[in-house]
Amino acid sequence: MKTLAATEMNGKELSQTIREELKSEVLQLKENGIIPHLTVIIVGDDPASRSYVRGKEKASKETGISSDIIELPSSTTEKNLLEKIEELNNDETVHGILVQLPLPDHINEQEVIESISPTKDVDGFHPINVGKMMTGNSTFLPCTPYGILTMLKAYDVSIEGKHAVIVGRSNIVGKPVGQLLLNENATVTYCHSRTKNLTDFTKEADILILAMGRPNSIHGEHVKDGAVIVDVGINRMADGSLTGDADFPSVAEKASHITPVPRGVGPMTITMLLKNTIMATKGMPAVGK
Ligand SMILES: Nc1nc(=O)c2c([nH]1)NC[C@@H]1CN(c3ccc(C(=O)N[C@@H](CCC(=O)O)C(=O)O)cc3)C=[N+]21
Repeated sequence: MKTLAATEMNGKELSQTIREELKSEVLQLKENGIIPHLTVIIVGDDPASRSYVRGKEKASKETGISSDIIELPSSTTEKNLLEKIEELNNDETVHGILVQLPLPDHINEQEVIESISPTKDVDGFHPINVGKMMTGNSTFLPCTPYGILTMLKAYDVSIEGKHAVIVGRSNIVGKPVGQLLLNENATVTYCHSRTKNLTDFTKEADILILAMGRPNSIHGEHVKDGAVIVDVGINRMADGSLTGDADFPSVAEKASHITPVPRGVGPMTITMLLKNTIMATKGMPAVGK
């Protein structure tokens, strides 16, 4: 039997360690009479979205963060949603606001993101916070990219000078994770659905970030020996199981490090949301500074 060459980067375990630290930060805040509070808004009844939102609520509770979920019907108008957000922006007891994406087609997602106060934008999606991230200034970092960076650092993966190849260019994962790796002095290549000869690029990656949402599509023969593989794909299969964008067994034989799905990037995303919520409670970062 072949042994697994790669170190598995276990986001679930690492999350437990970080969440213990966050718990004590929350306790300190509570000793000073401050209760961190996250409000999550979900529009419509997509089962996957509902399940993610429940995960966020459970994790908040376990960390001592108070949270509530505002459930709006899919028929909610954009105006209605914007009014709700305005209320939360003005509510001093609410420190973090997260609007679960995707939103129904009749609602302009960008308008909604821009209506959230940048000081409560724990997703890090507001253009002010995106801009600060781009210029390398301190801000709320988007949770999935921040989780990936935290995981790489925890497992002592060196980033400086490495060739990071990102497959997928969404605003919430691909683009920002490339930017964060660039900020850490990686050389970054973005690939996407129009990239020609994709595997010519994946084979060159020292750090390969898979965020295209195509189950088991990258195989061992498509990656370099010793590469670090971060699998952001969360693909629900017909039998109900979750699988990543990498064909785990064949990729793990060549990689030096790899994240599993589930228990890899997913739990880290939630952990960073908790961290951002605590940061929002502490009143950092100052906007415009
Ligand atoms: N405004 C907004 N912010 C988000 O951060 C956001 C969003 N919208 N929309 C949807 C995506 C998806 N997402 C996940 C978070 C955790 C897991 C996670 O914990 N997954 C577990 C498995 C969970 C299961 O079994 O279903 C794991 O990978 O081990 C997955 C997916 C956050 N998102």
